[in-house]
Amino acid sequence: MEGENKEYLKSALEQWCSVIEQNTQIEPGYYDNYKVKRGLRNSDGTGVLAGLTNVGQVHGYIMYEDEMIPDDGKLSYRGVDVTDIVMACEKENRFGYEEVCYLLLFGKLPTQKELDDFKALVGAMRPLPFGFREDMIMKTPSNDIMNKLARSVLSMYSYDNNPDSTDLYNIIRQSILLFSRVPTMVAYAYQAKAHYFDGKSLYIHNPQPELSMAENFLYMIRPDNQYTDLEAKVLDLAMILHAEHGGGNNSAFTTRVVSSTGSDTYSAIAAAIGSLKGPKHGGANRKVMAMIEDFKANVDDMNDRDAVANHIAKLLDKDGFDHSGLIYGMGHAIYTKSDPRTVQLKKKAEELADVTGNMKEFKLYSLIEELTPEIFAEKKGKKHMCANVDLYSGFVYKCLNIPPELYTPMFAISRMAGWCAHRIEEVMYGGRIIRPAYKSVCGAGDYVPIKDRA
Ligand SMILES: CC(=O)SCCNC(=O)CCNC(=O)[C@H](O)C(C)(C)COP(=O)(O)OP(=O)(O)OC[C@H]1O[C@@H](n2cnc3c(N)ncnc32)[C@H](O)[C@@H]1OP(=O)(O)O
Ligand SMILES: O=C([O-])CC(=O)C(=O)O
Repeated sequence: MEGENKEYLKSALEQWCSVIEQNTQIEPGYYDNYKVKRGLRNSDGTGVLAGLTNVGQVHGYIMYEDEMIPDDGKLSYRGVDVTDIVMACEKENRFGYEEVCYLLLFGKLPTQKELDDFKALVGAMRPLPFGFREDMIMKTPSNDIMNKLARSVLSMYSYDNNPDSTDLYNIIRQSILLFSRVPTMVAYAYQAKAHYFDGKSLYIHNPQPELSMAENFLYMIRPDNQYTDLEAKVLDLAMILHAEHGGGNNSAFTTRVVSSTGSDTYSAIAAAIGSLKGPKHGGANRKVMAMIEDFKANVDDMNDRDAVANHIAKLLDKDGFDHSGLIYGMGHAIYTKSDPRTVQLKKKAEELADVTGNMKEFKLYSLIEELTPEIFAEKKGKKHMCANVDLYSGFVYKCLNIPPELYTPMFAISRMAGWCAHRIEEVMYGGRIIRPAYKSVCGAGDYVPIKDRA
């Protein structure tokens, strides 16, 4: 902001902070008194039932006689277990993300012909409309690619001849445009950031229609367009695993909240991108990497159990790193014993660590995964806590030489499929504007004439 370092502005802001703190408090005890379901969570930690979905299923526990029994995590897309999809792609040595997009969007697995036609269509639509790259990305670059992506998605509205219609035909058309063009936008936003903020040379590569999503993305972000088949297959695996996570995760729910008002596709998806950016959601993958650097800087031997345990304890006490008290990459709203995506990514992370000489760092991640639940239980009481998808994803990207500023955007590219499927479902079957209640605790106040105010 112009003049934001001026002393008078700083002191006004500090004063306004204390005015807010004095005048807007909510008594913490009220939450219990009024039985508020904070974070839309029931008292046992399960989520408040807010809707029905056919898109994805996330399983982390069994309810038995009103008790939550921890269970191994399972994730399915339209009823198909994601682990089966991953294993099939691995066995047949092929890419799977486009197949997953088709499954999520249309509700069925494609035949070979349907898949080939879908891939050809998505590939052909990758280039951005004339002038979009220059006007919407290069002229207004951002140091944060999620921010640039949200703005780019909103800008798609101005390039659309029929942006507001919520009929199925129109939303599918817009969804396909998003699948095709969001990776292109992210690649250009990254190149603009690298050039304008980091002083690197500017590389603008045209998207390649015949490549898979994963290959095309690596092609577009690398100066020399080069990538190995292993790199592209690992990226494809990560994209499959990040494609969808039920209706209640914060970004899918955000998509549904905005969609329930009758608003347009670009508004709903830009809002979801803003949600995913947060460090308690998709932004955790980048935070994990920063947290790992903090471990390396403060722990003499990163594979020494006691030293790592001490540092975890310090971070849980809000003593160090970002003082949030969180161990990023750990904990989940549904999973208790395991996150099935982490199981897959961890296997890949170990393989990559071996070939890239990063085994010592991989062991640090494993120690954090193993020790955090015990230390958390000692400090705060027993809680089922496992590593979530964000613990190993950044490490996998690091081994693929993908820079940290692209970790959360990679998540957004992958999750586009889930968000679009949830938007379609909300518009077709949701039926009502999403509008929960807030109990007002502000009490009554008199309007005091300005001359009589203290
Ligand atoms: C793709 C994804 O979004 S996966 C999640 C990525 N996010 C992270 O990795 C950030 C770290 N993890 C977390 O913040 C949480 O575990 C979440 C947001 C993922 C789930 O949150 P919730 O469901 O609210 O947590 P839950 O109810 O299980 O936790 C209750 C308590 O445990 C604490 N807790 C949960 N996870 C952690 C953690 N990783 N580190 C420290 N404390 C934690 C909560 O802060 C809360 O404490 P409080 O009662 O003192 O306020
Ligand atoms: O389900 C959640 O709350 C968060 C999550 O793991 C995801 O969206 O992938």
